[in-house]
Amino acid sequence: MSRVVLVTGGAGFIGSHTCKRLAAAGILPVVFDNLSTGHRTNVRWGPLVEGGLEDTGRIVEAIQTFRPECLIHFAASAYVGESVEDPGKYYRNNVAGSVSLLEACRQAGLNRIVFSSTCATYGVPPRLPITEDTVQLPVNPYGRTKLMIELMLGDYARAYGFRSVALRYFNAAGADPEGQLTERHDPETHLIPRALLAAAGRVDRLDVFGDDYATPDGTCIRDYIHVVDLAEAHVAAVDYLRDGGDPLKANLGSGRGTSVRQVIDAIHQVTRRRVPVQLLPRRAGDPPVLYADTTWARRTLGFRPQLSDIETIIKTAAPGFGLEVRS
Ligand SMILES: O=c1ccn([C@@H]2O[C@H](COP(=O)(O)OP(=O)(O)O[C@H]3OC[C@@H](O)[C@H](O)[C@H]3O)[C@@H](O)[C@H]2O)c(=O)[nH]1
Repeated sequence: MSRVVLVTGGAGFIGSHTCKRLAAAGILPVVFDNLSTGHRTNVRWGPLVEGGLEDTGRIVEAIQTFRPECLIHFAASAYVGESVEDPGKYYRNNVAGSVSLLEACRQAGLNRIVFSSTCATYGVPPRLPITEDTVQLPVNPYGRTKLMIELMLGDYARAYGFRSVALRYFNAAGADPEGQLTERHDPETHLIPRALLAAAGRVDRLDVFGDDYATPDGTCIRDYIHVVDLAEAHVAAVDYLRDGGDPLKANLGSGRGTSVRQVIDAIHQVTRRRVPVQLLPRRAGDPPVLYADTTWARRTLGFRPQLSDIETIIKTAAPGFGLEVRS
């Protein structure tokens, strides 16, 4: 393979799925990961360089050895709740870590970057669906750190000629349909894996955070996007930068909203297992409804989600939790 991409956080959930798609597109993914939350067994499509974002020497050496055309930067702390309790960890790992990484890239002459951003940078949006020009007012430290890195990339573009694509993911879910990769977070806090754990009897029940929202069934609405559709968008972003594309910010979602209750119902449909639930009060900081307008990603990256209907998301995720797919 003559094309190479350096992938920080390539041992994690979205990073590893992206490495698989990069390899399928003929691009060698070189993973740079400190394995603090990622898994060594997720690194299957290229070499692993073990290190942290602050290990400037190791990053420079990896760039000089492998000569990547682009960096994809996933490595980050990514729990909203933890970011409220321990913001220092988030500013250190995400913001300071990214400054260090960008400086290493500058030193080694790598200036194309695809960055893992998030819909959490929008906070509670004033209108729906969310377009890229929606005001970014994050409501938690996690979202603020991601917004700061987006802003940093803009400054690095102006001053040093960096070219970047910031991909703002909505709710990543699902798993590799071929079963080579699964979602493995510890602790697991996200809705779909928590609900599947409950359906499989591995946790007692799913806590549902509020059913008194102003939505049709009272539960929160989110835009679930299949991790393989996200992975394809990263490959498209690498090509976009290779072809001279201008700096870009793009939403990646399905463009559809699904409520917590609809997720629970879909799990029952697909697995014939009931999700035992316990109704709790609202979780602090949860916006009632979030879903993306993805027109811009379509136009610039040719983004066309193929697997992001809720049944397919659950069908691909369920086996990783020991559940059979029955419909
Ligand atoms: O156990 C749970 C978990 C989640 N939920 C609800 O399910 C919905 C989705 O919650 P998740 O925790 O899966 O995800 P969030 O919508 O909070 O997204 C967050 O986490 C993933 C990040 O990448 C996003 O950027 C961030 O905003 C919310 O409405 C939440 O209240 C439950 O009812 N019970």
